[in-house]
Amino acid sequence: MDPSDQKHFSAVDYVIFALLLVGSLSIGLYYALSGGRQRTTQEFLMADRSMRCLPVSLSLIASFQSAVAIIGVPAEVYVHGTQYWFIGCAYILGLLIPAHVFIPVLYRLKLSSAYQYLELRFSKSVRICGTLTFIFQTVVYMGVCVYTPAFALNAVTGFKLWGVVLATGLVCTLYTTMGGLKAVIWTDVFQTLVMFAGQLAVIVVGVHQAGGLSEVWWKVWEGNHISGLDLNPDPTERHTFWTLGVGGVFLMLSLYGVNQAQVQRYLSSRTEKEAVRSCYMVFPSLQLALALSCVMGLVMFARGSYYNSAKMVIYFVMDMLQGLPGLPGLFVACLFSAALSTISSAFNSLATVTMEDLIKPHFPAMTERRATLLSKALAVCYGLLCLAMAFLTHLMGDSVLQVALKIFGMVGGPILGLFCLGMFFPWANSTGAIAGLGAGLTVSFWVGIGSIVTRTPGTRVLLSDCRASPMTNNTTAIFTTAATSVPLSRPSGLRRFYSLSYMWYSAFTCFTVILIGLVVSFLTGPMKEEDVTPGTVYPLMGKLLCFLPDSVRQKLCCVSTEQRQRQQYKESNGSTVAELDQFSEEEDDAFLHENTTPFMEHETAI
Ligand SMILES: CC(C)(CO)[C@@H](O)C(=O)NCCC(=O)O
Ligand code: NA
Repeated sequence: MDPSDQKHFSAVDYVIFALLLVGSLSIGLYYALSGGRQRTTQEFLMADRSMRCLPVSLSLIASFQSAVAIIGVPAEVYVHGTQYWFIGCAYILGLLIPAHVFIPVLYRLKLSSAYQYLELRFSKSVRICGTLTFIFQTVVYMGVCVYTPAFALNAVTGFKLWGVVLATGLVCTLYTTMGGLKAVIWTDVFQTLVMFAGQLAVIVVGVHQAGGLSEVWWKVWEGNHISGLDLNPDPTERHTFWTLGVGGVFLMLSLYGVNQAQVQRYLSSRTEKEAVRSCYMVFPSLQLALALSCVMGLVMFARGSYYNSAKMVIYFVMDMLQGLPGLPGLFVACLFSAALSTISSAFNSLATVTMEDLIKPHFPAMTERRATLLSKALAVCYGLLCLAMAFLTHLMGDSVLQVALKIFGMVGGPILGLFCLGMFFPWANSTGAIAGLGAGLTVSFWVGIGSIVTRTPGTRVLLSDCRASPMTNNTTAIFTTAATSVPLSRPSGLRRFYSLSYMWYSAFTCFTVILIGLVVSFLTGPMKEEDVTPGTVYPLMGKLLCFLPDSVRQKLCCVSTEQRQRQQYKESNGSTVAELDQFSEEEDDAFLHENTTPFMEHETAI
């Protein structure tokens, strides 16, 4: 065993870490042996559509809160101050819009995959393009998620890097394959609680060692680490209120509105109301997660201002927790909880879309038994693929938080654009959708790759500087590149385009898809209202322009879909059409009035 292992890890620590793995595996085993024993895809991929809002909401947070956030956000705050915290403002609209726009449309269509929507609204080929884009996004993101905790631990404790990567991948594949979505959701609950506990423990010990809360506050204030509201409108400024608070809304929409991992959880809820409620419940917990990560960065700054920025989060934590048996183990468990919960969501959602979108349509006669077996095999294959992706991440040298958020923006943004095009613009046709998606992906890779290629020389200086010091070389590269990518002089032309803040990627690519999608649709003959599948369009314009008189709205071609659906509902008493009457104002109002429990009133107030 590596001597540095022993320095940081006592027997208690190993026990705590083992408990996390055993706990997760037991939950997987429990759902493999109880209920329907995972013999149908309905159970394996959709949790029998029987989930309640509390586990779903904790699982929703876990999906995109990985070790990247646990390590990357404190590192960001330690280096740059609290500006990143303003992303919390984006959570308001970033969760209200999914709850009241995306969930109603997607839930009522009784989908099993989010991308099935694209076929209902456009065509089979749009669905396949959407699915492939999602698979690409998730596989790349998964690599970062597996790699980050393994890398960080290896840098400080001497845990073997590839051993950790393998262990994470194996445990995760095992419980995901055994227990299906139910196991994924309930392990998420358990792991989210461990994650909060670990972060809280580090903060409490850190504050204590730094000499108390007032001391921490004083040091942080003196060190100029509390950032004010930065209202600089420059879109190339990395983090400002606009990039985080407005650009962040689009990032949140791409994650909480249309990402399969989340949509699958909404769809697994027993009722639509439970799904909406779980989305509301994400708000306080996500704020808590953000606050814990930011405060941890501040505590690091207050307690360890003698650290240079290279000896980052893990080193700080391990150093601080030395001599407190159990706590290093709890923190490592916290890191792995964050990672496992994200990777398991990725496995399960990947298995779902591959099955539902790519395989099932071609083999309609496949038996349920076969399909479930195949879904499990898919989960295993993606597990192996994720190990390969971890190796790719190993070759990239960027701040992990930045890498993750860039992937969300570059690939998630165009997918968001595709759904918005379909939901809000009844004229958009299938050709427009494909052209729009292509254009969106093109500009996103153009700006994304451009930003890497034209990185300012300052970055390289720092990287080569730290290579000189053996202890810190890679750690600096991976956690603090962001610090130096601020150019010395204002770039011009294409360079200025390349330096667009990555927080704008989602919004920028989403609007590109919509714009090109609409232009191409009008050129190739816009979709006729009566050809659009009922229930796939949300009358956004009609609702936004509700202050205008009805006649004007009708002229602007905004309310006709809504009215037609209402009319259809009145003409027919059949339940299928009743389900499609999802846009009537009366029902929305009824929905609000029905929820008069104290809890919902409180939640609605946010
Ligand atoms: C997705 C957000 C922005 C939501 O707050 C946050 O969880 C985050 O910064 N995540 C980073 C990516 C990750 O943790 O894998
Ligand atoms: Na997670």
